[in-house]
Amino acid sequence: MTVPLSSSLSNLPKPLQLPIPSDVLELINAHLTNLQPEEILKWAIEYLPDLYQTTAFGLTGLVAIDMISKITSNPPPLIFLDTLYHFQETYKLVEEVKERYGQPVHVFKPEGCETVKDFEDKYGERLWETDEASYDYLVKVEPAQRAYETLGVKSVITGRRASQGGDRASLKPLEVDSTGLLKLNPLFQWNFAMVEWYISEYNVPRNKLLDQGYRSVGDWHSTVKVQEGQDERAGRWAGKEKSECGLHKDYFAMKAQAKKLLERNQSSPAPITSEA
Ligand SMILES: Nc1ncnc2c1ncn2[C@@H]1O[C@H](COP(=O)(O)OS(=O)(=O)O)[C@@H](OP(=O)(O)O)[C@H]1O
Repeated sequence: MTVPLSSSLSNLPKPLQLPIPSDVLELINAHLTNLQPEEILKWAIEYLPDLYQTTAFGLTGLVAIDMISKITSNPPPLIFLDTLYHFQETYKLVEEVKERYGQPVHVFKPEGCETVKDFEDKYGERLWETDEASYDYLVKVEPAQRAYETLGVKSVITGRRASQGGDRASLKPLEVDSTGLLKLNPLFQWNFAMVEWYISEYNVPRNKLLDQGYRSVGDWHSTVKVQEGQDERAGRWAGKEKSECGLHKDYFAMKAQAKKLLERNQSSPAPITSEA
């Protein structure tokens, strides 16, 4: 792109051309930081090329879906990575959202697997315990990359917030990941209470598990309820160092980490039950 730093943002091409030079990205982020989420979303719909929303139908993503429905009648399609290990309540919520908002939901599962049995025949049972990094790669990282390549995605809206802490503490509104994908985080400045308020104020569909003490919901095997006063993400991988599923980490590093398992699996189709 040939836009010099001194140009006003209104001179940027629509859609933006990739790659975005780092000084222009900085300028965009300085601009977006002063906007409300609805305004960030409006800007994104105007400027971001081949825009989709990737969502696990967490509260933040649901807020974005609802806000977008009030901005445009042509919302970015949704991408849902079906790990095969979501709670039934999550699968029900996907159907509810489809019915209420109507945009297409592109579902991507682990490669070559339609069911848990398919996955466990290939990789063994409880892979998340025996080889966590490969599990993350197989159920989230690889399917996401496949989704982006298959659909021609260049930009995605995510439901991450800085108040979720960990790697997200210094989250910016717009990021470029290791593959060049643009990631927009429209609610990066909101906290859990604000998101909860929006969901109840506008009667947005939500995961029924939230009524049972869950706050952040991932796979059933790595999600537990949280106690009053505990951090919103305390129920994800409880008792472990881990705080991310790998989806927002460096794609190439995640792939390299999973390589050993993938190679071993290709040379021997027998189920893997423990990490050598
Ligand atoms: N399964 C799946 N499919 C599609 N997109 C997904 C998935 N898991 C995570 N995400 C994206 O990451 C956002 C944050 O999710 P989480 O806080 O649950 O954390 S984590 O990514 O699982 O570590 C999440 O925000 P929400 O839209 O609020 O769910 C999504 O943008």
